[in-house]
Amino acid sequence: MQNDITFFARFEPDILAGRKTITIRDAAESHFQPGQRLRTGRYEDNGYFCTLEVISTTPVALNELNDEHARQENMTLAELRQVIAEIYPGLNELYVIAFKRIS
Ligand SMILES: CC(=O)Nc1ccn([C@@H]2O[C@H](CO)[C@@H](O)[C@H]2O)c(=O)n1
Repeated sequence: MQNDITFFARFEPDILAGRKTITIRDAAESHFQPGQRLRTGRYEDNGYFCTLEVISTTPVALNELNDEHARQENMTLAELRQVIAEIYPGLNELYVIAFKRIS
C-alpha cells in the first residue's frame, strides 16, 4: 500500500521514540487534516514504519520558526533552519504538521 507521508530515514528513530512530534513542509503537503491517519514511510525506500495521526496543520513563515519548533523536531533552532534551507531553499511559506504516533 502507498504511504501518505514520507520522512528521510535518519528521522525514523526520533519519530518512533516520540522525540520528533512535528514536521515542517511546503504547500504541496499542507493538505493534511486534524484526525487524519497517515501511513508513514521512509523517503529513500518507501518502507512503511509507523502510523501517525495529524493533530494540526498550521502555516508558518520561515522567520517565525522558534525554539519551540526546534524542540518538537529534537534539534536546535540553528540545525532546524539548516535542514529547511537544504530541503526548501528560498521558500518562506511553510506549514507545521503536528502529529502523534498511534501505531
Ligand atoms: C520529500 C520531502 O520533502 N521529505 C521531507 C521533508 C521534510 N522532512 C523533515 O521535516 C522537518 C522539517 O522540514 C525536518 O525534520 C525534515 O527533515 C523529512 O523528513 N522529509
